[in-house]
Amino acid sequence: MSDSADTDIKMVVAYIRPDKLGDVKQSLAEAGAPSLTVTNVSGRGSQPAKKGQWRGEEYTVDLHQKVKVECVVADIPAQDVVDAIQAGANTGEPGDGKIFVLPVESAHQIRTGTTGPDAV
Ligand SMILES: Nc1ncnc2c1ncn2[C@@H]1O[C@H](COP(=O)(O)OP(=O)(O)OP(=O)(O)O)[C@@H](O)[C@H]1O
Repeated sequence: MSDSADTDIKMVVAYIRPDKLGDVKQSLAEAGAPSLTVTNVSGRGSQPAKKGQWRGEEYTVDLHQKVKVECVVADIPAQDVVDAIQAGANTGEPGDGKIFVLPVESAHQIRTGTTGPDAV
């Protein structure tokens, strides 16, 4: 597989609200990118910290519960994946999250030994 073909593989990583995961999965499937990995994470962006009180003591929660969605694509444009995640995850409120697009150097299917875009 040539290097130029391999550079067409992209990973789209998104940090989204946990309660938007269902919508994001559905819009990704409709965009033709149903394969994904999901991880529960905590993180911080520009979403403000939350203040709480416990036994009279005030505390600050500056890490928010988010879901990380990873989607590697070769046969559909990464921008389509970005658009699908944005459509599924957007509420318009602070804390909706972020999407990043990364180049993927190579891909390998463990069962068959296939490499390159066909392995995605
Ligand atoms: N630069 C970054 N690097 C790594 N993770 C980030 C980054 N920015 C945001 N995140 C992740 O995305 C989550 C959601 O970010 P958040 O929505 O607060 O960002 P924002 O888009 O700056 O805020 P807002 O939606 O209020 O404009 C964070 O909790 C964090 O997990």
